[in-house]
Amino acid sequence: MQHYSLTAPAKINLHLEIIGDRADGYHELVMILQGIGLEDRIDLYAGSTQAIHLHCEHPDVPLGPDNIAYKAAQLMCREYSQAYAQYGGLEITIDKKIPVAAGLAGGSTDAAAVLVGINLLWKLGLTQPELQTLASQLGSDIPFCLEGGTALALGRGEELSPLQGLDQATVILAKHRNLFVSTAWAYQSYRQRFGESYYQKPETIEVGKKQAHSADLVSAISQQDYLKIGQLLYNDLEKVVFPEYPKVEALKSAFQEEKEVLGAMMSGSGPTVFALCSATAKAQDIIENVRSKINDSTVEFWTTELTNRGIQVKS
Ligand SMILES: C[C@](O)(CO)[C@H](O)COP(=O)(O)OP(=O)(O)OC[C@H]1O[C@@H](n2ccc(N)nc2=O)[C@H](O)[C@@H]1O
Ligand SMILES: Nc1ncnc2c1ncn2[C@@H]1O[C@H](COP(=O)(O)OP(=O)(O)OP(=O)(O)O)[C@@H](O)[C@H]1O
Repeated sequence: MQHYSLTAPAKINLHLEIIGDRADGYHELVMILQGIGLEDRIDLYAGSTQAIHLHCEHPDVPLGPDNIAYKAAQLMCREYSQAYAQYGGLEITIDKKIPVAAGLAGGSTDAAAVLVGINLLWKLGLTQPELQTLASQLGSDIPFCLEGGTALALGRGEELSPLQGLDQATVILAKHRNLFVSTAWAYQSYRQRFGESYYQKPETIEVGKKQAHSADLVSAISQQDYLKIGQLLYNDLEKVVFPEYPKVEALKSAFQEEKEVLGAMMSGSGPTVFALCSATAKAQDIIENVRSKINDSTVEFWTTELTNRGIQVKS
């Protein structure tokens, strides 16, 4: 049976700024997205039946059409129905290592890997821009997940400009085990509370075609100045998630007190908090200090690194 095995990295948001609402109900964003070393593994087989089957042992991951990776496979079957008929159905296995509903684009990166894998499995020869068009129909984070690395993302998050890659830093992730934040809720709450100030933000500097104050961070990235990058981390969604979930803010503060932490921030719509540290930092010591300060046994930690790797085909 034809088979491809791929790895799919998670992302963090070094910058997430909401600059307006859009006619399609989404929000106009200026983001800087960054791939990290924590990865899911996706196995894809051309099956013998005319159906899509998805397997995953993680209890919080849906196995049917609610799974975004399943939706990616459905889209490919619709768009390339001849190849689908020729190669038969699809067996998809997800080995889930990325925390679920955590603001780390876990589902989005699985979906990106499925697009890449089916392109190979069915020998479609789709180019990266063609895959990008499919990805942006499925979700706002999926185009970035297809590319990986470091990128400025505008529009809904799908208008990407690559930035100089960052791979010389350790990242510690921390998340309360039973805490999940809905992305739709976070954006909706932001609109209700801050919508009127969208176009009145101070310190605006031109970035590409849009106005935003991420320019200093873009320049720190081009200079590979990790100290400055740590100081310039920014996320508008903290303004709605922190008041609702104060323990997420407490986690961020605990990291910020650590001498070896360059900066700490909530990723995406949360609730994961990440701490950026130098590549030589003693991550385990930082984790132990934070663990004892917050004294909450439901907090889980992961240590990883910034990476330029996107979706990779392993076999
Ligand atoms: C929070 C982030 O992860 C940061 O990278 C993304 O902005 C969200 O990316 P995503 O989960 O791929 O988002 P989608 O699946 O496209 O949308 C989920 C929900 O988030 C809201 N949403 C998302 C992106 C955007 N630019 N504006 C929005 O308002 C919408 O309510 C949408 O219903
Ligand atoms: N392949 C998948 N992996 C994980 N969750 C999935 C997947 N497909 C669908 N889901 C569902 O989507 C919800 C969001 O999960 P996901 O891990 O993608 O969130 P996220 O990391 O916050 O996403 P983002 O950062 O893109 O907003 C979960 O509650 C889960 O039930």
